[in-house]
Amino acid sequence: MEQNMREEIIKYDIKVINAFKKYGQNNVFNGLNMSVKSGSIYGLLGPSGCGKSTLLQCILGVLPLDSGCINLQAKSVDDIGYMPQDVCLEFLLTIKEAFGYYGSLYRMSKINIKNKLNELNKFLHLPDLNSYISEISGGQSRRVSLGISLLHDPKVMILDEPTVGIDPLLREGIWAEFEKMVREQKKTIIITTHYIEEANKSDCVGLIRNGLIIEESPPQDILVKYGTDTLESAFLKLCSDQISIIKEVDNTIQVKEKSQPKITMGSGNVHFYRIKALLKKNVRICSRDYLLLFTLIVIPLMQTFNFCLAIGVPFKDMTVAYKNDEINILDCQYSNFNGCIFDKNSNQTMSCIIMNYLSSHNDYKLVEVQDREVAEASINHTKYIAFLYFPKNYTSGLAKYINDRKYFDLESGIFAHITNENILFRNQITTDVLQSINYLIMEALKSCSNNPISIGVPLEFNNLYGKDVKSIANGIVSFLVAVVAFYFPSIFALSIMMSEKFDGLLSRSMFAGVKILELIISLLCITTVLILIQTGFACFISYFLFLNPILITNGLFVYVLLLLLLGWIGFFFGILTAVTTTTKLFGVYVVIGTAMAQLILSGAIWPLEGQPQLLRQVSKLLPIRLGGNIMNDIALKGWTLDHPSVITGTSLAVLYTILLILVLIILGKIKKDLWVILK
Ligand SMILES: Nc1ncnc2c1ncn2[C@@H]1O[C@H](COP(=O)(O)OP(=O)(O)OP(=O)(O)O)[C@@H](O)[C@H]1O
Repeated sequence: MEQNMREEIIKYDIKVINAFKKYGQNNVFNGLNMSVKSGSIYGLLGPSGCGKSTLLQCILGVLPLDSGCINLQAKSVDDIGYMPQDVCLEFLLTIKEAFGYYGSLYRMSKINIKNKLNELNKFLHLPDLNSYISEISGGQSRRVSLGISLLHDPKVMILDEPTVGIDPLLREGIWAEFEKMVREQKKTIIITTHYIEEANKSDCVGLIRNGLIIEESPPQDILVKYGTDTLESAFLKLCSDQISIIKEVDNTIQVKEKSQPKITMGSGNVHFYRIKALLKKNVRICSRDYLLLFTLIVIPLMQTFNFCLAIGVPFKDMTVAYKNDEINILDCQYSNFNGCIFDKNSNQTMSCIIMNYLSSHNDYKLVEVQDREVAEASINHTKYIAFLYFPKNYTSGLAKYINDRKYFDLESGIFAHITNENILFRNQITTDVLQSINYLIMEALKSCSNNPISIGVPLEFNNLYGKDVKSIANGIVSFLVAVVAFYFPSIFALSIMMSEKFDGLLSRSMFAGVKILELIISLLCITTVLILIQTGFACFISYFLFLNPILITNGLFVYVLLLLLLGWIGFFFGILTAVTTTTKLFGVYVVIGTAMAQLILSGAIWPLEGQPQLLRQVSKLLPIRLGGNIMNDIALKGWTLDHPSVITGTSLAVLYTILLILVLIILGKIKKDLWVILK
């Protein structure tokens, strides 16, 4: 009765009742009870791994209990200041900027942040406020971390080992400040610590062992109760009574009832001021991460230049061996090409025309060889891409071929041995030799006043569309732009989200009220600007510097829309990869592998028409293929949004974006540790 009355008078800011929690088979709490009085310092002690951090996170509502109740007297995140065990701060911010960021999350004015920072600095002795967090020591970063937890003047402070790595003198000062806050401002503080002498200064000490708080009293009471001079010897005595404690544990009945605070990391409204703070922070971080900037800006630029300089450009300096028994090539310049080759007295050497054609049109390096067999054999050693042999009677043979084919002897024609190592080399030399012969026959017929058309094929080729397409590159450059649009945003999202998750940045921001959606919106804004910059450069280089053909129609609006959609698909894919993979490296492998597979299957390297039916159907639906193909049609065929294929493709791209968002939402509901590491 008396006990109950006392309970009613004393106010508790935190009460944990019959808490059970396990990780797999590892029981961390076995019916743990804990009471933290308002306006007091509670020192939570216990051996490493006994569950101190787990308890704090259960109190904050981050980790779910298996059963039990936790009551935390706080109306909003503003009432709580949490300092995690790890530093969890953005290394690329200065101390001042980090305080500014968290201050703006708590809606503090600039002047308020400045004043509070000065106040905290007096007892935390922070280093130069303009130093980057990456440049300060471990102990200094912990003091910054502590300062950030106290910045918004919270009512309840939950501090996980705030004084680790801090020198004894500073520790004294920090504890004095804690005591002052409790006495003068009626704050409530829970501190976990390994330093038992520190716990002496608490109003109440709780000792965790075997999943229970085995002692919870003011330090003086503990000393009296166990008849010792120090807390350390009291605890040693307590621990020697472990067997009875374990018996107690075994007898504890687990109640299935469960209730926990929901104010931190919970759902809530999206606020613009937090998006603005996140935007400012992330822009700062990105602009200082030179490696990321290099990857996001310079690499796409370089790759576009590389593509334009290296793909689809006619081959140069290919070495072609020849043996000309008709004429010494040096004498070609003195050759007479006047008159008709059908004249019996004609002394023309038409092989010169082919040789001149090849050397002048395509930068072939013509190398004369003395021995036909040696030249033919050397093709196998990739020394020459082709060997051309002109027999002694080439011109007279040609005259017979044109005039009366039944007298033509195959032995008097050109012998061409062409490498098969690269089909493109083979096609180019074959086309060039055929064109040179065609040219030669036309010239020969003209010189004999015959109608050149008489020997031509009755066929006329015309362009259906894309009359400006002159090379392979012209027809696939949109795929390159599509790759840039998809790949780099996914790398960006992956790298930022991985840091947010694995470095504990997001969870720390969430303790200050940030919602996942707010972070995603802020990152999406930065990504959109990045997509426009990256693809803007890629388009400028491809279409304006290297003059790949593009039709100026109102379809270009859809082209830009598709670039944005591809970038957003890449962005959400990067986010999904970041939250579902366990290491940055693995995430990078997934993103690179996916982009590479899409590029291979996109039809840019080899048309989809060559793929097996089933694979082709899959390839058609891959984002890079889908976007790149429509962008190609817009650029070369002038298609606009009223074309059914453009409507279907664009709708599919919108659908992919929505699908990825849905997958993230569903996964977030199923997997509790999708966005933050729960530990
Ligand atoms: N995410 C997790 N998955 C599985 N086991 C975990 C996880 N996090 C913690 N544990 C285990 O739970 C127990 C309690 O861990 P916790 O970090 O709460 O201990 P602690 O008392 O804070 O330790 P320390 O003083 O060393 O920080 C440990 O045995 C730990 O191995």
